[in-house]
Amino acid sequence: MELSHGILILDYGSQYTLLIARKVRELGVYCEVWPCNDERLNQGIDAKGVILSGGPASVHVEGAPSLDLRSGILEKEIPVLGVCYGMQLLAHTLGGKVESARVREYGRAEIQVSPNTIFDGVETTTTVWMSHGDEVTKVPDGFAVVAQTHNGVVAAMANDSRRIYGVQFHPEVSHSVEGLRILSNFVFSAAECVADWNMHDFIEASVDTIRSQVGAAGRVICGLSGGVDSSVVAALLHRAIPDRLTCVLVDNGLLRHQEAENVQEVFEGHFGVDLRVVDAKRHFLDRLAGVTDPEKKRKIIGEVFIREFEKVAAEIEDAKFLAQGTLYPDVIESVSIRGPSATIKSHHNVGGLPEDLGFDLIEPLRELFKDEVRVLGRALGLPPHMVDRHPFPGPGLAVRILGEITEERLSILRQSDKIFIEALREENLYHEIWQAFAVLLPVKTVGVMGDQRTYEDTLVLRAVTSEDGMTADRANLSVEFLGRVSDRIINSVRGVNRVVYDVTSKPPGTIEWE
Ligand SMILES: Nc1ncnc2c1ncn2[C@@H]1O[C@H](COP(=O)(O)OP(=O)(O)OP(=O)(O)O)[C@@H](O)[C@H]1O
Ligand SMILES: O=c1[nH]c(=O)c2[nH+]cn([C@@H]3O[C@H](COP(=O)(O)O)[C@@H](O)[C@H]3O)c2[nH]1
Ligand SMILES: NC(=O)CC[C@H](N)C(=O)O
Ligand SMILES: [Mg+2]
Repeated sequence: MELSHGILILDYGSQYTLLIARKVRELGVYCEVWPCNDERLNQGIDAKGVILSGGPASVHVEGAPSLDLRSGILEKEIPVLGVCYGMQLLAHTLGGKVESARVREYGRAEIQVSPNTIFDGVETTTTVWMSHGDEVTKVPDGFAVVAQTHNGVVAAMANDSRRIYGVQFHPEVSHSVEGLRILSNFVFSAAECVADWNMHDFIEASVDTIRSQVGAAGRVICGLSGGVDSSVVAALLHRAIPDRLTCVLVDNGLLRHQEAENVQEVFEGHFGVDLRVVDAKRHFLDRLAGVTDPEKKRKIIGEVFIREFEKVAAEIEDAKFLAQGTLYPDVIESVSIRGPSATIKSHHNVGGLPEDLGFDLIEPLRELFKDEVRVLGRALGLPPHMVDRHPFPGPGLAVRILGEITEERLSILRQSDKIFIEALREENLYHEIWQAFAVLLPVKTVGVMGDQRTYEDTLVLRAVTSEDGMTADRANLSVEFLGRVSDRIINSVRGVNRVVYDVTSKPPGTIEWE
């Protein structure tokens, strides 16, 4: 599939840029994301439409990224949609005015829209998501204000004859109620794209990329956890280079009950992949002994994983590639990539990688979100039990035991987690929830059991709903259900005498506790 049939997204550093891409793909249209100053812009743009993303800068501050006019973007009459910073940039470049807003707007806002191509089918009043501190105070000549907030801020502008549009809000986030419709109007009505892209195209493109990256003789080590992402990566590699793939499951001692055994059985038994299971329990637990800081734990785990992969690679000629199931949320939370964004936590497979990484990385899912990976997994023919599993992080139980990690605490958490997940399955709740697990706190409380005083640890149950892990909400499990799980855990797991339920959403919390 080529860009000449699709949408080019220029990235000005927004947290949400890849969400725009994801929504365009959801509409069945091919798209690419380029940094806003990509050298390829020199050669002009060959796309059906261009979307300018948001970004943290202010257009009137010196050094703020500008609209790259070498691309001929404005002369070529390509339809353009500017989002937030993108709209401000269009206004600024075309002779309008952008100023610091009197009132900054973050989060939910109601806007009034006027009839226009991009608002086709949208109610006159609609809820959108805002995140800005500047505003367009004068739209350029030839433009009409086509949406406003109740205090008169320009929420959208349009020049229908040139097919140039700007929206101050973020249509790409799911909280903007008609966001997908607005993007769809731009993509199909303004840019005249055809919905002819699907995950099968993604599979073909990835297979080609993998083959050219690996070359004719290279061999690949694939970190396989049995989770959704690495299973999908393994399946893609299996298509691309079936005889030059070795999957490695590292038993880091931080896995759940019987996890390594189950993964081994599924992959060796049913898929016939070359799988090596490495017993690295001691290596991980020794390095983690006495460590309590979450970021330190994550960095240690990231490094030890790589050392284990290196040991396997040393036995295989030409194994200089490491494939991982890294997704976009792992990346955006760990490091600042295209634009300036904050480090929330170092995901072991991105921010936790050691500096002296002796591999070239193969990460075909790096720009995708979890639910897209599930669609991809189904397209690759992976069975539902694999594709619909809850995610389980690489650092495993280490980031769910707050404080020091010991064999004893691992055992307590493993037993408790097993009871919780089994109960969710028994009561048909597992698939209504995006991710569920238990967390062990280093907090002792007083209890009474069989007339005896107890003084033991607290266990947290966490269950969230989410679409892509970027935002999440507590799952509304009934108190009765939670009570049953609590009884079972306290009655059968030695060392826990109190169970609590975490009701924090993300943001402000994160899904994991560390
Ligand atoms: N125990 C492990 N052994 C080998 N590789 C691992 C292990 N745990 C994680 N990885 C690697 O790190 C990557 C990121 O882990 P992550 O948990 O995000 O993905 P996953 O386990 O494949 O899927 P899921 O999100 O469903 O758990 C994996 O895709 C895999 O390549
Ligand atoms: O492979 C991984 N390595 C990591 O270091 C890591 N940290 C968090 N997660 C998973 O990512 C999703 C979002 O988690 P947070 O809200 O806690 O950041 C949730 O699904 C988490 O389980 C990780 N996965
Ligand atoms: N989210 C954005 O794109 C913000 C744009 C600009 N920095 C503002 O605050 O208005
Ligand atoms: Mg995992």
